This record gives sequence, C-alpha cells and structure tokens, in this order.
Amino acid sequence: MAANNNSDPILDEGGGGGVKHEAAGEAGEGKGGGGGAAATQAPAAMLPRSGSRPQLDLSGAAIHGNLEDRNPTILLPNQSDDISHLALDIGGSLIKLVYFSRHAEHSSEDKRKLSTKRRLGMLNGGRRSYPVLGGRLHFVKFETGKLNECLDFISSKQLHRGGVDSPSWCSGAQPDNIVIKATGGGAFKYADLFKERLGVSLEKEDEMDCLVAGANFLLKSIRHEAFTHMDGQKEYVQIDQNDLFPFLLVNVGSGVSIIKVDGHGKFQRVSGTNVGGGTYWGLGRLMTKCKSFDELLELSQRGDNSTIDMLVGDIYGGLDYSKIGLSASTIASSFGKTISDDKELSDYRPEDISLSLLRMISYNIGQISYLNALRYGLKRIFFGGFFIRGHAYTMDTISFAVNFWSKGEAKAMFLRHEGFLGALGAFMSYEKHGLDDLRIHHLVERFPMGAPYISWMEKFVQKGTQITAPVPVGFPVTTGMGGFERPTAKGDILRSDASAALNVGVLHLVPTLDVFPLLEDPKMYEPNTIDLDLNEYKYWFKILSDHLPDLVDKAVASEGGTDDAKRRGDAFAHAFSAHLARLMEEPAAYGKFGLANLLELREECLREFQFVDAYVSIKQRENEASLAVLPDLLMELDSMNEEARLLALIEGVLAANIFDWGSRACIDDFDMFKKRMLADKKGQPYKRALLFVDNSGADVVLGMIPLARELLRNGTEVVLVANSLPALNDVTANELPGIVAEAAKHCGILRKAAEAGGLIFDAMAGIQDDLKDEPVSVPLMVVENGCGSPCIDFRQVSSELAAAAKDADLLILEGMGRSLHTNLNARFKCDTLKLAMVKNQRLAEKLFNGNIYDCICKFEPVHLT
Ligand SMILES: Nc1ncnc2c1ncn2[C@@H]1O[C@H](COP(=O)(O)OP(=O)(O)OP(=O)(O)O)[C@@H](O)[C@H]1O
Ligand SMILES: CC(C)(CO)[C@@H](O)C(=O)NCCC(=O)O
Ligand SMILES: [Mn+2]
Repeated sequence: MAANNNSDPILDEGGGGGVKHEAAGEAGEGKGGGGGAAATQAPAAMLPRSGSRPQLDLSGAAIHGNLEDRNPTILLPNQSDDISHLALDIGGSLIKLVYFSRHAEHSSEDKRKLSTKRRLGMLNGGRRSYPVLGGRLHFVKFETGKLNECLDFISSKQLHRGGVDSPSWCSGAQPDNIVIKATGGGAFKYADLFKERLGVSLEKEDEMDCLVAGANFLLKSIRHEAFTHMDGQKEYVQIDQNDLFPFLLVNVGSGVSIIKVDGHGKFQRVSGTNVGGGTYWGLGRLMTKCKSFDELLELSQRGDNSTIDMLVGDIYGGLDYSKIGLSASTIASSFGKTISDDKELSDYRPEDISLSLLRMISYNIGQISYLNALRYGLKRIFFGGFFIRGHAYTMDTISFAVNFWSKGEAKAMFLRHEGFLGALGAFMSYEKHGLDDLRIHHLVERFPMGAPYISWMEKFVQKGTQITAPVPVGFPVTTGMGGFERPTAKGDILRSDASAALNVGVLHLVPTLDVFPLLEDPKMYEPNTIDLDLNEYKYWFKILSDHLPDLVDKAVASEGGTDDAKRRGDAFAHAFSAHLARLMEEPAAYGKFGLANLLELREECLREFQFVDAYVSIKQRENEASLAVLPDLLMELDSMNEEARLLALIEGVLAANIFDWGSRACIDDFDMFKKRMLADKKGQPYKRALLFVDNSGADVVLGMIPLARELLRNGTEVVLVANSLPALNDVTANELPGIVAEAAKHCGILRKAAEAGGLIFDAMAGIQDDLKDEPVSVPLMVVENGCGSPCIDFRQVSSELAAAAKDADLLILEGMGRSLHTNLNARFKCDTLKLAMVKNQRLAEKLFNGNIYDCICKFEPVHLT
C-alpha cells in the first residue's frame, strides 16, 4: 500500500512513515446548501404589496450552483414571487428584529449533478434557470431608547426594501407601499416614526399571538431550544411534539405576561405581573448608577444579599424556623435589613443591591408562575423574555422557586431564543410564509461572528485593544431559601452585543436537507459517539488551539498569501479563538454541542472569512501523486486471487499494512465481510453500495476507488458520497468526477462504470478503447452528502444522497470523522461496513481500550442486528 501523506495535520497525533493519516478527529457537520460566508449580508428582495404576502414555495428546492462556492445556495425553482423578510417586536425596553436574507446567484446545474439526478429519478419535468436562493434568519436587538440606531440599521441594510444589493429581478419596489409586520407596544407608539424615517407602514400583530406563535415554532423546529437550568447545570430537553401542550409560557420582558398555551393559536393570557425585567433594571439603575443592564447583572455576580435582605435567621436569632420548613438562611424579607440600619444608600455595596434585587424579582416571578401553573394543572413552564438574558443565576433562581413551591412537580424550562419569541411570531405571521412547513432537519443554526467583525476588529486593533474573550466572573456569595444555601450557578458570561453571541445563531433554512432514509431509528440517532464532557472539551480545545496557527498559514496560502488574505486569516484566528473561549466557559452556549459541531464550527468560521478551501493545493498535489502510482497498484491487485485482493483492498483503505506497524485491529469483522462478499459470486451481489469517502490523495485514490472498482466488478452499483463543501483535506463531490476520470484512464472497469454513471462525458476521447465488446457496466456515481465538515450527521443530508440511498443495500463509512467520531454506534437498515484507523491515542483507549493506529473494520450485516 502506498504511502499517504495527505494527513490531516490538524488533528493527527501520530504520523509519518508510510502510514496513511486520515483526517483524524476532525468532525463537524457542515450542512451544505446554507453554508458559506455568513459574514456577507445577503441580498434579499421584497416587493412591496399592501395585502397578503406571497408564500415561499419550497417545492423542488435544491442546493444549487458551484458546490465550492462561498455561498452555496438553495434553488427554489418554484419560488416565483418575493418573500417578506423583516419583522419587529418593539417592547418597552428592547426592540427585537428578525429578518430573512437570501443570496441571488445565477449558475447552472453541472452535468454530473444533472445526470446523477436523472439516474436517481430526481428529475421530473423540465426545468429552467431560476434565480438561486439561500435563506437565513437573523436575530438582532436594540434598546428601545435607541430607536434611531435600529432605524439606521434597517436603513443601512435596506431591510425594509429587500436588502442591499437587491438583484435586478427583484427591483421595482414601490417605497411608499412597504408594509412591515410589527408587534409589541412600539408598533403602535412608533408607527408614525417608521413612516417618517423609512417610509414604511407597520402592520400590527397582536403581541400575545406572536409570543405563542414564536414559542411554538421554536419548540417544534429547533432541536436544542428548551433547557432546564438547576444548580448551575444546563440540560437540553427533548421536546416530544405529541406531548407538548398544554404548557405555561411566561414572558419576562419589561413586564411579565403569563400565558396558558393549549395548541397552535390556542391560548389564554391568564395572568401577568408588573414586577419584571423593567423593575430590576429600573430600580437597579437608580440604586447602583449602573450604565447598562449587563453591568448591573454582572455586579450581582459579586454580590452578597445577606447585607440587605432580612433572613429568617436575622429574625429568629440565627435559628431555622423548621416547623414551617424555613432555614435560617432563607430570605424572610427582601431588602428588609435596610430598615433597621442607620445607613444611606451609598453605604451599601452596589453588588449586594443588585443581587438582592435580582433574587427578589426572580423568586417572585418563579412563584407567581408556579401558582398559575397550579391553577391550571400545568407541569411545564417555559420562560422567555430578555430579562432571563441566558444568565445562569437568574435561571437557577427561577427554577429553584418553581421547584421549591411545586415540591418538584412543575418544571421550569428556558428557551435559547428567549427574547425573540414575539419578533419570530410576527415574522411567522406574514401570510403563509412557508416557515411553518419547514421541518427540524431543514434548519441549520450557525454561529458567525457577524459581518462587521473584521471592521470592528480593526477598530479594536487600532485602539490597541484585543478582542476580548468573555470575562469569567466568580460565584456570587448569597444566602438562599429553604436549602438553597449557596446557589452553584457559575458566574455567567455577559458579552457585549457587539460580539454577536446572545447564544443565538443565524438560522439557515435549507429545504433540500433530508433525514437519511436508511437510518434504523432516526428518533434515537445521535451522531456523536462521545459526549463532550468538560474534560473532553478541554482536550479538544487544546488540540484545536494548538493547530490554529498552522491552519491559518494554510488558509492564507490558499488565498495567495495576499495582505487581504493575511488580514482575514488574522480575523479568522481571533474569531475562532473567541468561539473556543466562549464554549470553554459555557459548553452548552450554542445548544448541545458535540465534537461534530465543534469541528464544523471551525470550517464554517473559515468560510465566514472567505477561505473557500484552505487545503486546495495540498489536495491537488496529493491527488496527482496518488494517481501516478495507481496503475501499479491496480496491476498488483489484479494479480491476486479474490480473497487476497479483498484483504489487500480493505487494508489499503485502512492505510498500509497494519501488521507492519505492529498495530492490531481492535474491531475486526473482515472475515464476516469477506464471507458476504464472496457469496456475491454465487449470485447475490449487493445491488448498490454507498461509499462515504474521506480524504483526498491516497485515501480516495488508492483506497476507496480500488474498493469501488472491486464492487463494480462484482456487479454492484457504486455511489461515491463526498462532502458538498471542503473541510480540511476531505475530497469534495465536485472534485471527485475529475479524480475518477483520471483514474479511469488506467482502468476499463472504472471507465465503463464512470461513463454509465455520467461521470465521464467526452473527457475520454482519444483513450484507447480496450473494452469495446464488454457489456454495459453498472454505474459509478458521485453524490454530495450535504455537509461541509469532516463528520456526518445523518439527520441532515442532501436530498441527492437521500435519493441514492433508496436502493442501497451496503454502506461503507470510511475515516475517523464519519465512522468513529460520529456514527460508530449508528445503526442502519442495510449492511454497513465501518472502516477507520484510530489516529488518536486517547480515543483508541477510550473506545476500544486500544492504541493509536489500531484499526476498525466493523461489519454490521442487517440480518444480525
Ligand atoms: N441590553 C439590555 N438593555 C435593557 N434591558 C435588557 C437588556 N438585556 C436584557 N434586558 C432585560 O430585558 C428586559 C426586556 O425584555 P424584553 O425585550 O423581552 O421585553 P420588552 O419587549 O422590551 O418589554 P415588554 O414586552 O414588557 O414591552 C429589560 O427590562 C431588562 O430587564
Ligand atoms: C403590557 C405588556 C403586555 C407589554 O409587553 C407587558 O409589559 C406586561 O405583560 N406587563 C404586565 C402587566 C400585568 O400586570 O399584567
Ligand atoms: Mn415584549
């Protein structure tokens, strides 16, 4: 087996010698289609109209355009009309914006895709060239007091008339006719101002309708939306769609609305309280002179409320009042201690004041919520509104109150999009938007640093300031209520809004994604093999940080090493480091994050800074080197008997002769696989095999392609499944046809099959035809997987792959990313072979009690499972 140097230098621990390094450890789940430079503001279009809004027609949608494009986009062939794209929730304290952006690019289907689709029966009827659309939902907020900033933002992005760079096909807006959906009191209060400043009319939507619609959408469509927060522990809750209603929705904005929700559009506002977020911020500002809400909240983290609150112990001479279940440390009376002291406001620490206030208001809200839940026999209470602010201590306090008063019967849950419920609901209210019809697998959330990142980073640099990673803050010293002696909520990180976060990403709407139809149990499927606990996180953060300089060098080189590329490389490094720091502080900040997500984040971050393909030249070099030795390999293979050849092929895929390396196979089902394969000969070959390929170079050329050739020789159709977008040195679906065509120059079997599969058109002209008389071959095809990461999440794959899977009876997953980090434990409805060399000592020990360079050859025939 030939040497392979196309290692993933990023994560491989060991290496060198003749061992093939495959992309070790790099995972992630780039979902194609929507991916790309989220930094760029997508042009969107809006044709003004007075009455109802047109529907976003997603039928027949497809990922479209050059797969290697920065902004792979979605084709909505039947989307003939325009879509609305901005909605507002103007509250007493904050303005929330939800807006849709899309890209307009024109490109045509390439031949490979068209012929594959034809073969997979995906083309029905003729098609013509349409504008290419990709859609994203963005979430932004402003202080209501700074309404002008909000108007400037809308105006600078031209959100009210379709976005900057509106393509020509959507021009023709009649500015005086533009209508924007808005909810919250400000929709009434500021309607004239919007008309005056932006020339738009606000179409008012009921606030409660919107809150409920937003909450219902999030609970239905976002996988990691709701979570519990108790004793500093955040845990995402799997929402069962069939068992969602009824629930209590408590929106803690300036004031608090308490809504009993019975279904979609079925609800009743059952209560409310005027003691809410405005109360905390208002009183806190008066009493502490804080300049911002976040400053006030941060103060609380260093506070000790026992200097201000009157505790049961203060009244009972240090004793508990155990008869009624109150410990000495329970707050008997918020702020009660200040009555007896001969002190002025200035004698109290602002930190202590802030904490007392926060606890008073949070407990009160928790208690009132519980009472309302009790009133209607509800067990689940979802809390939204920006008072929550993703703040651990606030959530712990509310949860404590709910748990305490309900004696564990009721559960407090929080929503990651907490403050955006109303705005989302207003967005949904555009008549028949289509958003309702999107399913969970159509949505991919990404966490770009935002377009202005480079510019504001440069501002920081000019000022000699580093981009600050979030500042961790310590535990507040507090006393508690009934056993809540010392809340364990970790000091939470409060980030300035400039650094985007809010724990809310950009929601990519990718209607072309599908659940992989061969998953045995999609509901139970979990792509990540290992849960990232804090230790795992630390380990991966170190690896990723250590390799960052090397990656940046490669990325910059891939873009010609220009000054601009260097600048972007720098920005990328800053941004990715900031992500790592953020996640290190709060691993669940972006939802439940596995290794796959972490590694995808890195790829997405590269794309955000317009690094299209950091490994492009490395991949090319390795492909060429491998193709040069392919003829010799094929000759050698052909001189073997079938049994020996199969072993050589599998070993080839697993990279080199494992015995030479003193390695062993920690899972070795080769004999079982061989038995099945040789039985093929007796008339039952696999009908169609999907080969999930990994790296460029030797991995694909000398490993997977020869294996594909063997299957083809046996009469099995082969579909090579490759990434939609580049990730490290992984081969992409766009690159594969060229590689296969080169390989086919040396091999008639490959050539016939590639021709049959539409991979070779006229590239083969002039090649001597030595197989003229052979029968037409089974096809060799290439499909994209919908991902731009080294891992694969089978809940969200391209529709092309889903279609190819329909007739498949063999899956071969290759490489650590796709068969170890993810999917090692995944079960499929057909025979599956998982092949990987474990190039990570820690993983080898953890998963198999093995060693680095051990191999897995895991065969899971379906009749045995
Ligand atoms: N940056 C911020 N500035 C001001 N308040 C903030 C900020 N971040 C969080 N908050 C808190 O969030 C509250 C506002 O939450 P939210 O935006 O959900 O309500 P609202 O819509 O403005 O109010 P209402 O619905 O009662 O009209 C504030 O009162 C404050 O407690
Ligand atoms: C008035 C609203 C609905 C405006 O969002 C909100 O601030 C609120 O619910 N306040 C509480 C009012 C009450 O006491 O029910
Ligand atoms: Mn509100």
